[in-house]
Amino acid sequence: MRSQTSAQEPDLSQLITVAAVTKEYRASGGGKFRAVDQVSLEFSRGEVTALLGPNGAGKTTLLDMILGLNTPDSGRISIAGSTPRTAVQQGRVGALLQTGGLLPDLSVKETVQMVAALHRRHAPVHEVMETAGLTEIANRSVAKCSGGQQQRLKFALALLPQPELIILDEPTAGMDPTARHEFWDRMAALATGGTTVLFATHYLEEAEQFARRTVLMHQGRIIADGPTAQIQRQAGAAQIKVTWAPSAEDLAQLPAVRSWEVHQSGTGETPQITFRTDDADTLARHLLARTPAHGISVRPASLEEAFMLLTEKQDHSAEQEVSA
Ligand SMILES: Nc1ncnc2c1ncn2[C@@H]1O[C@H](COP(=O)(O)OP(=O)(O)OP(=O)(O)O)[C@@H](O)[C@H]1O
Repeated sequence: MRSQTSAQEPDLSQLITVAAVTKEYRASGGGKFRAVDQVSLEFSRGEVTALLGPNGAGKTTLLDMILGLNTPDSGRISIAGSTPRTAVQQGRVGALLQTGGLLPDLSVKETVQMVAALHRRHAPVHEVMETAGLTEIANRSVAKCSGGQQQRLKFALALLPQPELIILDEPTAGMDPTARHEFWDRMAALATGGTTVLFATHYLEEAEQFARRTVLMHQGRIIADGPTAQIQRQAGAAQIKVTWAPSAEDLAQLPAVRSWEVHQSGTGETPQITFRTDDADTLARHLLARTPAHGISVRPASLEEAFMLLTEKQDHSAEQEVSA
């Protein structure tokens, strides 16, 4: 995991440095709730990173702090050696956020022109409209745009300052699969041109297809960070289903099993067993070669299961650290 835990001089080879950042909110019961917990991350120039995590993981809170919209309670964030606010004012950062409305009565083009007028320097309006795929709907009123078209419009606004860093919070929300695909094609072209991209998503597929690096967040903490393919292997949880009636001794000898569930369909029938494993290859090989188990099927874990597995590992190692 790339991390930095001590306060140091800014490292200018890194575009973004997040050092031991914590953010708490007031909980409804009166206490405090830690939405981001001691997060340390560094992002290099030109890197494309997916910030992946379930609802409430703290992704938006972290992105908002990187954008200077929210201030950490402790820790430090810098963008190219400046504070987030300064970097945003300098036009180094563009953002497409979940929040932030558009004016419904303006047309698509009028919206881009209006926001362009707010920037001291900006990309040509027709260019960002083309990049965001808005040329065809330039005269449509914002009120008549679909959710996906509005996202594209917000994307165009984010591109106006010609930022070196672009931050996207669930950018494809409300888009159908075709629009999603087109959106990522456009983003890939930007990244190829050297723009640093950091995006939050719930979708493992988006991380897999687009980001070289994935940061997995859960309950305010970073639980995995690395090349996306490696994270997937690390989260390589799977379920293996077989028909088999093992003895307790058979079960004790199985490798890489985390848990199992027996499904007895009828009296006298061989039961079906579902195993949860984090090494499906090893377990499947053992079941086929050394046991009479048959009718084997392997299903990759859902994203939630992968999260659970990684979280359990994290909790387990934390417990070991405490007891050591
Ligand atoms: N202004 C706020 N006041 C109180 N609690 C908040 C506030 N903003 C966020 N939270 C809480 O902090 C936690 C993290 O929220 P955050 O929006 O950062 O997560 P997220 O990973 O972006 O979730 P989602 O994927 O649903 O957008 C959640 O439990 C949320 O309810």
